[in-house]
Amino acid sequence: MTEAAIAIKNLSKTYAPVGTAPPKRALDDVTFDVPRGQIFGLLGPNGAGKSTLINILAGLVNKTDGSAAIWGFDIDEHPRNAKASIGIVNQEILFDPFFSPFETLEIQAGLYGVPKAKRRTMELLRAVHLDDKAHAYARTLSGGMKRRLMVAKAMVHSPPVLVLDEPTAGVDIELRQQLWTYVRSLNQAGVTVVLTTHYLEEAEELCDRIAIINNGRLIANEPTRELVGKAQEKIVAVTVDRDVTDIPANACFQKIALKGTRTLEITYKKDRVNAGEVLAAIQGSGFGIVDVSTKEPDLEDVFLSLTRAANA
Ligand SMILES: Nc1ncnc2c1ncn2[C@@H]1O[C@H](COP(=O)(O)OP(=O)(O)OP(=O)(O)O)[C@@H](O)[C@H]1O
Repeated sequence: MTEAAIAIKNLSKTYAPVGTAPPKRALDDVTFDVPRGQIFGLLGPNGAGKSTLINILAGLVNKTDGSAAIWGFDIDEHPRNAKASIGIVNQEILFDPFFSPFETLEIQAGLYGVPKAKRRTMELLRAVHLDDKAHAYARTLSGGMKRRLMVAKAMVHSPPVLVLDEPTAGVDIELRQQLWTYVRSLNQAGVTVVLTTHYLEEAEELCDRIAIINNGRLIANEPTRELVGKAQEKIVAVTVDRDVTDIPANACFQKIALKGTRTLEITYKKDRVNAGEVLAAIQGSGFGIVDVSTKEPDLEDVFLSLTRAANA
């Protein structure tokens, strides 16, 4: 079996009490693997523990319990090799505003001990569309440019694993697309990518596999398609041939709501009934059907139902 890109086992973190606040169990016995070669989504509501997990991998936060290995290197036993195997783009934008993007990458390469002959500074700047800004002060870059510079900075030592913590927060749609195109090309070139994002649509589109953390606990870890396939509720919107004064009821409807005067929005459980039965029930109530549209469940539906169930 190929070794995982990242192997996390029984990982826990309890933050010490701050002032009068009690200790915080930010990660609670989390175990999962990130397979090599994948784009892996680490999702969860605010405060779920994603950044804590990433910061443990980065060596910025000390775990309380459990173990983590990056590219086969345990972070305690082989911290240098583990660190050399991962590039991390944090939520905060961190670099010296007086250095140019070119200098920023050169300094970072120096920190990682990348010999001059092996540096890829201009290649990286071209990849993130910053080659024309190579010698401008970093402080003159726009927010989106700074974020792309952070990605290039994380890649100077050519790590096999790249972790992106909310890389597109506050980045406009076009730049987001450019960033994802670059991330995809890195992945195609063999880099394993782990990303956290609040844009579930992007996660659904990009990620091969998704893990969901809620309140420090792992509540899902599956291939994206299987996870989305778990959504049991479907919605069908039916426009009928006259104004609805009495909303029809039927055992096969999970929920029914009137939108406007003639459109009924029916939620049903796809494992119990099918759309044909729902439509027959509407016709059975004496309505003619003028138009029908259905909405496929997406990652957002699954995410909400899983996190709600975990919180219940
Ligand atoms: N240094 C710290 N001391 C005490 N508690 C902390 C510390 N850092 C984080 N926490 C708490 O640990 C929990 C997990 O935080 P974390 O930042 O890992 O969540 P997150 O999933 O990354 O959230 P977000 O999506 O908002 O970035 C939160 O309740 C947070 O308040």
